Amino acid sequence: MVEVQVRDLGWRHAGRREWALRGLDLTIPSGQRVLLLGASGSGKSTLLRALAGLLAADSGDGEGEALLDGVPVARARERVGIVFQDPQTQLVLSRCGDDVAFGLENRGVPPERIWPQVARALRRVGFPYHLDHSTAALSGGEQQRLALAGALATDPGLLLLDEPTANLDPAGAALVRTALAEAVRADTTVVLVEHRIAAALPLVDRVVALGPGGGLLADGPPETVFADHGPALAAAGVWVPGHPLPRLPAAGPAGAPLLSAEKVRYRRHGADRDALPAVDAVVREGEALAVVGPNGGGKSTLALLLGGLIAPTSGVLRAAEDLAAGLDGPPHRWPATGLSARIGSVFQNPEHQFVRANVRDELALGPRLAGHPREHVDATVDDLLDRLGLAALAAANPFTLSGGQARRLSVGAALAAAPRVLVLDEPTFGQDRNTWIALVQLLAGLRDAGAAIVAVTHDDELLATLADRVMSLGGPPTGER
Ligand SMILES: Nc1ncnc2c1ncn2[C@@H]1O[C@H](COP(=O)(O)OP(=O)(O)OP(=O)(O)O)[C@@H](O)[C@H]1O
Ligand SMILES: Nc1ncnc2c1ncn2[C@@H]1O[C@H](COP(=O)(O)OP(=O)(O)OP(=O)(O)O)[C@@H](O)[C@H]1O
Repeated sequence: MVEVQVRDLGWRHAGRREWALRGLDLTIPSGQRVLLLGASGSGKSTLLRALAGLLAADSGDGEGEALLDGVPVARARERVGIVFQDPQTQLVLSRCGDDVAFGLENRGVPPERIWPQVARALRRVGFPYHLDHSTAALSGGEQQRLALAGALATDPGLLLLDEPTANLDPAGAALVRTALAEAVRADTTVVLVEHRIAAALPLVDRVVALGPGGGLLADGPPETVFADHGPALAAAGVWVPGHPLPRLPAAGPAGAPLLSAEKVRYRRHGADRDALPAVDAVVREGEALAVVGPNGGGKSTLALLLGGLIAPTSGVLRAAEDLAAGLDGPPHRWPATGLSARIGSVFQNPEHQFVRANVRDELALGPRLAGHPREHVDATVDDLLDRLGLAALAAANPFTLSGGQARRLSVGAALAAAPRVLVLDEPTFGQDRNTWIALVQLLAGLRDAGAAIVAVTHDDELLATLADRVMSLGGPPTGER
């Protein structure tokens, strides 16, 4: 039971000229379920952090107030459960069970009630491992399930979910929806951020959309908000139901193989099972290959192998002679500059690959290292800033970007050096409709110019729009608990 009151709320992150939120007024009655929409960078995550009392005074300028049942949020934090857009940032303890128990211990729940509640929360999200399993040994989707279990376990009065299904396989996404529909108490107030709204709409009573400038663009029941504000929402980048995506021209026939994996298998040192069981894969010129499958199935591991970033435990990965062009051995033996000029990689977690202090330098790094002339580097970077909607953020620190902005930067940085192979782990994560279209058109253009694209994805629209071939990896381990 929590009523949320937001009064004239404003927030400007330190180092930014623009306000992420400004003049926001919003009352959410106790038990209401709100779907929070808005373009990438419109302030959705900032608002969730404000409601969780997590915007520290020294990290920006604030205006107005946010109250939970009349109490300033900073004094009501124990009533809030939050799942961040990047769940890795909220897993704090080394064992999965302890991590879920942490919030209960903080709230003074008696020990005899803690472990049954932990076990129930883990079951609700379909978590496949034992309580002792290491939090450092989880795939992205497994991390997301664990973070959600941590939030559900405390039975919060206000539940804040930032794209909780974006990294989940369809079974995991369905479990989350069931948890919202059935397992969360009827009087729990919920604010849910999702870009893909079709599956979320039946779960919510109200839709609130943030607009440019940090205020409200639309607010109302799901049945009327799209009818009343459809064109304005679509123009702002919201995925409005029934607005078809532009069709891409059909791809030409695939060309010669650039990478061939034969029975590549990967097992971490000391692990008792393979992260990737032996698989064959061929990556061809002018073709977009999508890699799909359940959480923990080995997709990110395959991406790291194809990207030459780890060596297979057994099996071989061969590069075509003209791709290797003067470099010896398999890709994981190539020097870093030679590798990134030939095979560009985007990790599941974009922060893991940022190495420069601002967005412009991050985009310029690859083409500079590849020895491209300065004018060419500048022109490439300007074009990417523009196409990826990052021009206004050219001087920003990559680590301060919103989830969707960071994802676009990581894709831009990987393709700036014009590699012939691009291996992308969840390239469309966190994108609004407009930025999604820009990103997919950019990738399709590269594919049509002869590049090979490998995309690990849970995004059905990406499969339907870009994939020329689909590779499905098997299931994660089950039955450990
Ligand atoms: N720590 C930070 N420091 C500086 N600026 C920030 C910080 N966090 C977010 N911003 C900026 O504030 C704005 C709003 O970001 P926020 O993460 O709230 O957007 P969002 O709507 O959740 O976006 P997305 O859909 O891409 O995740 C963006 O322009 C972002 O770059
Ligand atoms: N750092 C790690 N240490 C140990 N095991 C790991 C690590 N990262 C992943 N794993 C395990 O390796 C297996 C494959 O993980 P991977 O990340 O490749 O799966 P995925 O198909 O990409 O999953 P998701 O869809 O959830 O991102 C999983 O069982 C996972 O738990």
